[in-house]
Amino acid sequence: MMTMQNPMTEIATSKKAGDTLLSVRNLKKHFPIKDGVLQSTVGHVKAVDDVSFDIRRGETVGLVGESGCGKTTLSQCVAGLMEPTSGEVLFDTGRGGTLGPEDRIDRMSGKQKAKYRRNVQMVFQDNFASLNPRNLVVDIVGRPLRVHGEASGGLLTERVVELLEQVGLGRQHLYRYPHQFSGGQRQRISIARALALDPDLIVLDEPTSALDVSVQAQILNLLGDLQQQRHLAYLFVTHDLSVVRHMADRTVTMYLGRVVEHGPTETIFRDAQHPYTKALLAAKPDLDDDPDAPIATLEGTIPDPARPPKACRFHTRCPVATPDCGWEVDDIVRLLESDDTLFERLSGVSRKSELEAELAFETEEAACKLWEVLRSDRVPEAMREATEILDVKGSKLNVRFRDSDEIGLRALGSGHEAACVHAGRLS
Ligand SMILES: Nc1ncnc2c1ncn2[C@@H]1O[C@H](COP(=O)(O)OP(=O)(O)OP(=O)(O)O)[C@@H](O)[C@H]1O
Repeated sequence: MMTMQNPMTEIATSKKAGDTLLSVRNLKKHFPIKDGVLQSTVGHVKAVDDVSFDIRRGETVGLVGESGCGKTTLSQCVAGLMEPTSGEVLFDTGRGGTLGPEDRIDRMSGKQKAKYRRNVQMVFQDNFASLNPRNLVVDIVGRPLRVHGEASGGLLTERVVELLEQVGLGRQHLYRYPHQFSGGQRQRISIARALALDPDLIVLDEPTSALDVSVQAQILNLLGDLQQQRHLAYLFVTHDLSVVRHMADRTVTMYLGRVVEHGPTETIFRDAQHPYTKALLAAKPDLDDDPDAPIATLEGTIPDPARPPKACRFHTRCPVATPDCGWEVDDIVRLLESDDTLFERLSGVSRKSELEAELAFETEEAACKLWEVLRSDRVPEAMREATEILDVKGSKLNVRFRDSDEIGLRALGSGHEAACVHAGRLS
């Protein structure tokens, strides 16, 4: 006998807490670099480069990393504000079942796409830029309701009042302009607008970074309360680890366009396995469980995302790098770029591959000088060990590095993964 399923039960069962709401798979966003009169493409900034992670219903995922690591680009791709270069963003619009190709946001039917747009909202750090200064609060918060034909006239005003009350504001604020509010109040207005269509996911891009500490705490508490009441999921983008620890169920660490570690927030804070995550935590020693833990220092600046380092992208700054972490010709070029005298005398680099090259200098002396530098403690020991052949012929120096494999995320149990040769061995 055929059993009929109640469509409401079907929707309810397709929206269980903990179910995957959004899935990012192998996402890349590369921005072309244009040059010359003809503005031809001379390279690409690899802002997001093969990133995968999930967000479950009702949970907060914290996305952390230094400025420029790709957090904003990734969150804009998730929110549908930017087209990825490749890869997939899947979103559960209540179709039922596990996420599949039909749930790709770039392949959704018109109706499904409209549901996705309603269900994913964004709150930005700069609320001055995101709130139209010429609009009254009633228009700003009511706009999504009007655009989606949800309410008009007196009903719309009452819905806006309800939303304002949910974020700690009220009817008295309806007919004021954004500049008449403090930064914290403006963020409450942005949150009320994001709530208007009753979304499942809000992408919060540094929502408290511009606020005073006491106001930050109020906004974080508000976001926590709203999450409980409405069963919201958050993608919380921030460079502030104390915020992540307070808010996130799971934490994703990004470095130069890649995820280097992710896992339950408590595990990440207690037992980070990637040296980059450890360095970020050490930069905030007050957050570390063990106040006596050594503070890792990071050398150098973030490399150019247009030519990220090979294998582990962090190897050029890593305090525990090994010869197998991806040393290559570009590491010598970076070294030369940081030494004016040597760099001035470099006349050319002919590469046989990313691992082998001949460096030509103007003088034999300059070639010998580089040879000495490469043998000295001015380069990391791991890089010295990774150099297989090194000879000087006149003003030319030949180098070759040992090859190393791509270092992907390694499973460490209980949803914890880290992309490091030491993962599972670092304490
Ligand atoms: N439209 C664009 N065109 C070219 N490059 C871009 C563009 N947007 C971002 N980038 C570059 O992509 C990289 C990642 O930028 P993104 O803003 O995503 O990083 P972020 O981690 O959010 O940093 P921040 O916290 O400073 O915003 C940076 O090198 C940035 O310069």
